[in-house]
Amino acid sequence: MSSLSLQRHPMAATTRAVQLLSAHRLVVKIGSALLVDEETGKIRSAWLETLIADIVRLFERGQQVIIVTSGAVALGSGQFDGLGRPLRIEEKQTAAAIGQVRLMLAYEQSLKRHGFAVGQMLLTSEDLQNQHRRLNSWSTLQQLLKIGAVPIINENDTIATTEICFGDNDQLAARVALMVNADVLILLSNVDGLFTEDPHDNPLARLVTEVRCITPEIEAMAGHSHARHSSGGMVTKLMAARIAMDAGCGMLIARGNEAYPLAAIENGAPSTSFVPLAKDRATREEH
Ligand SMILES: Nc1ncnc2c1ncn2[C@@H]1O[C@H](COP(=O)(O)OP(=O)(O)O)[C@@H](O)[C@H]1O
Ligand SMILES: N[C@@H](CCC(=O)OP(=O)(O)O)C(=O)O
Repeated sequence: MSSLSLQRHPMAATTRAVQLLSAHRLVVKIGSALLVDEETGKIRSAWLETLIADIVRLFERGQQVIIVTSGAVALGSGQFDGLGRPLRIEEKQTAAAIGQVRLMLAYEQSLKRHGFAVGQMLLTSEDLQNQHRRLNSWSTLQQLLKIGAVPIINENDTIATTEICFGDNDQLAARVALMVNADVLILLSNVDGLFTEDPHDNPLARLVTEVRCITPEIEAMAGHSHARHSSGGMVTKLMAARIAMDAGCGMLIARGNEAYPLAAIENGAPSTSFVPLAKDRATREEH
């Protein structure tokens, strides 16, 4: 059987809808480009309201959603306007320190309107690879879910460095999905999914609807990001997919720009599905 599928057929969309509807625990990662208007550097609050409405709907039907969000650097980088060059790492970290406050305020205000509290967790990939720190994080996260608060995770940008993958919330989200034993990881981005080439470079590129194995052919499709404040492009999304698939967790990449992005998936919007290696959930790491 081929490791990838390029055809679009109604069954694929139905399978994704079922995957989302039947998941008990979901990790949803939101990229900077969705949250922050590149022109103004401000939160896209009208869009955020629709995402939160989607998430609240999932909680109300008994599902658990853990949010992994980017956007801190984009929201804080206005402090460095006028430099005329890309920000250095310590400037990005400073921007993140300022932007993280704005980011959480926006989530808090929106979720509060629906009666939900928010719990902020700032983590690094390194934290999640260390058993002791991972167990502490998992314990906090479980408590948040238990009391009905929505866990919102971002990378701890002010302490992360290039060596520990500064600016890679895709892989962080995959490690969070493992930690919480998620049924599905959804990466909401500004494209429908993985294309045969970057669709911004080649409008004729075709959407890959399903990936069963990350082969060199698949890896060769993935390019970097063009967006000002996004970081990894498809390269880090494939790294995340590898982590998730190996652990038996399904992953979707879908477009999130439009209103109600999770409802769109349920209604059959296009996406790329990364099929996990068949693994009994019981064999996945239990905490
Ligand atoms: N093969 C590909 N298929 C789809 N997008 C690609 C591909 N290669 C590179 N990209 C780029 O990856 C971008 C999405 O990644 P990124 O900008 O990091 O978003 P996010 O902020 O959601 O993490 C797309 O906008 C696109 O320009
Ligand atoms: N932690 C950073 C985001 C890094 C990142 O992975 O960005 P993105 O490629 O937009 O998901 C921030 O909050 O700005």
